[in-house]
Amino acid sequence: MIVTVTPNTALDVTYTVDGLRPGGVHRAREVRHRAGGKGVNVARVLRTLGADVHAILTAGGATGALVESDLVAAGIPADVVPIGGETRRTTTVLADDGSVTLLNEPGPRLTGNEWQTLAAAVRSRKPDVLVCSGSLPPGAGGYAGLLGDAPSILDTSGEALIAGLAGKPSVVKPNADELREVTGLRDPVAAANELRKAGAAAVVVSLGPEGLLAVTGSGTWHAAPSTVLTGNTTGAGDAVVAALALGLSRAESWPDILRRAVALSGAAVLGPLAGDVDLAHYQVEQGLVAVRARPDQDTT
Ligand SMILES: O=P(O)(O)OC[C@@]1(O)O[C@H](CO)[C@@H](O)[C@@H]1O
Repeated sequence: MIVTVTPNTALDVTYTVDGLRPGGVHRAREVRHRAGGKGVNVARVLRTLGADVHAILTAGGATGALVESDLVAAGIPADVVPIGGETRRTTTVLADDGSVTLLNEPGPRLTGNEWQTLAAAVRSRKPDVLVCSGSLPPGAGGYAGLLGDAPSILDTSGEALIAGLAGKPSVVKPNADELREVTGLRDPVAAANELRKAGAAAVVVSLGPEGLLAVTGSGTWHAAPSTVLTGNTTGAGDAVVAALALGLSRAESWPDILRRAVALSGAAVLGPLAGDVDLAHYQVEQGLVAVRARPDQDTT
């Protein structure tokens, strides 16, 4: 079973507007609400693909109740850790010029007991692959304490990413900006190798429309999509993580994992909300993704 962990659950609120102007008044044409947070999105994608997945998340207050009922409606099996605080909301604004703007709340403070309950839930599920995703709310313990012996993927940023490397994740998946921020290095291969030296077995970097770069113990690859897509990019990284989790659970080769990941990422851009994937695109694109070994690999 693939288990996803979302310590900082969110109710994702997605607005569609004609245009976005700082300081302006905006009348939304459409507003949609959905259970979110990165691990929840990963679980939703895996569920759509028919994988054996279980989500573990926190939820509190009226917003937490909305998240829980949305998960039930979507048929996503979950352990929900009740918390005293109110689950956060994150806001995505889709504008007609194609821009995607996010406003993410920090999330409610977790108590020590709440964090321990979350950690106990992770242990008792005995995952075949563990996915730890998203920001940590105030008061949370580190991801390193959740990562065990099972293959694992860590998708977070900043301090949470650096501290999580102590748990020796199988894969970390920063985007290019997050990678530069934590290493101070502009070259993504050099930066990825820094994270490998600090504890990650492999690093998969999202390069946006340019695809994915994977720096692993068995080689370095670049995987490029066949075409650049426009749409809702929120959740595209979570679709990549879903593909990585599936690949690890099936012990697939890196080129196969990357083909699936790039195709699923594009399928997520075409989906209306984070966690949605366009399965028709996914199936066709898998055969079109170009995966090339990079000669400048450094597997030390
Ligand atoms: O604040 P975090 O935890 O980094 O990201 C949260 C978030 O923006 O990420 C998902 C998209 O990847 C959304 O569903 C969610 O609300």
